[in-house]
Amino acid sequence: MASQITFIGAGNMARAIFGGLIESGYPADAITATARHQQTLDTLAARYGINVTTDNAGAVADADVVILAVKPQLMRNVCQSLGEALAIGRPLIISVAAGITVDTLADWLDDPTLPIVRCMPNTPSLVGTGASGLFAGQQVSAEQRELAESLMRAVGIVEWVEEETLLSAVTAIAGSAPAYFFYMIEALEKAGVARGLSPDSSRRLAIQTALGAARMADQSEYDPETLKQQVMSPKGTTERAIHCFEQAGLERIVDDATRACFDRAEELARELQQR
Ligand SMILES: NC(=O)C1=CN([C@@H]2O[C@H](COP(=O)(O)OP(=O)(O)OC[C@H]3O[C@@H](n4cnc5c(N)ncnc54)[C@H](O)[C@@H]3O)[C@@H](O)[C@H]2O)C=CC1
Ligand SMILES: O=C(O)[C@@H]1CCC=N1
Repeated sequence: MASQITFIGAGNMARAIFGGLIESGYPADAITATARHQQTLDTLAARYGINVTTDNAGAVADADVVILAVKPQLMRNVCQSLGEALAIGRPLIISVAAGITVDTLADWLDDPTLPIVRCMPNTPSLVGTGASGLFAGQQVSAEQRELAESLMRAVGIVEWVEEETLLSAVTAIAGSAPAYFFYMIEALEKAGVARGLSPDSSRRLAIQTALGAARMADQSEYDPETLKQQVMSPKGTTERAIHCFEQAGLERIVDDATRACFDRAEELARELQQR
């Protein structure tokens, strides 16, 4: 029988995970989601066929897995209101919040013995191509590790990290990174329009090219650098474009942006712990 999963918070990330799970064949009636507003929940129940409630404590009572998916700034209050209910069923707790450490979560839940996995997922989980980092707290059993992994593997690839701070690195190159690629698609679309294409046509070409490049990088026997070289004819058009990116310092920009993302994840942890 499928594990009963409760999502506390039914926003962008929770929807991407339960939407992806349902798409992969996970039974919708084994999934419960909570939110503050009944109207949001009614829409989700109609669309996905999941169970919904505004009662967080009630929703975790019979759960095998509880996925904490509220904003980091709201997590302390949510944890403090769930502590007692979690102590009864002792489900596996998976937090997807950026930054907040296992120790901080255990502190807020007021129980150092609860099994907590931290997960840094990303929104392409919705279409089965997510990329998640997982870190297991000390109370997590081997079966619970497998359970967390199998849930996230149903919506994409999974990488375990053995040092918790590496989840901030996962945030920088996967959790936040779909936005970087959307940004690139946005920029390509605008550039296509500037070169005379219609907005629709430019968007279709940019999206399909991103999809094609990602699929090739995934499936090809060659590494990304070789695939790049295969597009770059000597003295041809691509060489000029890549030269332009290099002159503008694209690699340094990517390094700076991912460092800023990493630092923010670490900063969030400190900020929220101190409050
Ligand atoms: N959006 C993303 O791409 C990613 C988000 N995350 C993490 O996921 C978490 C959620 O982020 P998003 O889904 O983007 O935010 P969101 O704002 O879209 O969703 C949060 C949901 O929590 C609900 N909520 C707030 N207080 C609540 C309460 N007391 N009880 C029940 N529900 C409550 C809100 O109504 C909202 O629907 C964050 O901690 C974030 O760090 C992690 C990886 C990627
Ligand atoms: O921007 C954020 O804080 C969240 C965490 C990773 C992606 N979105």
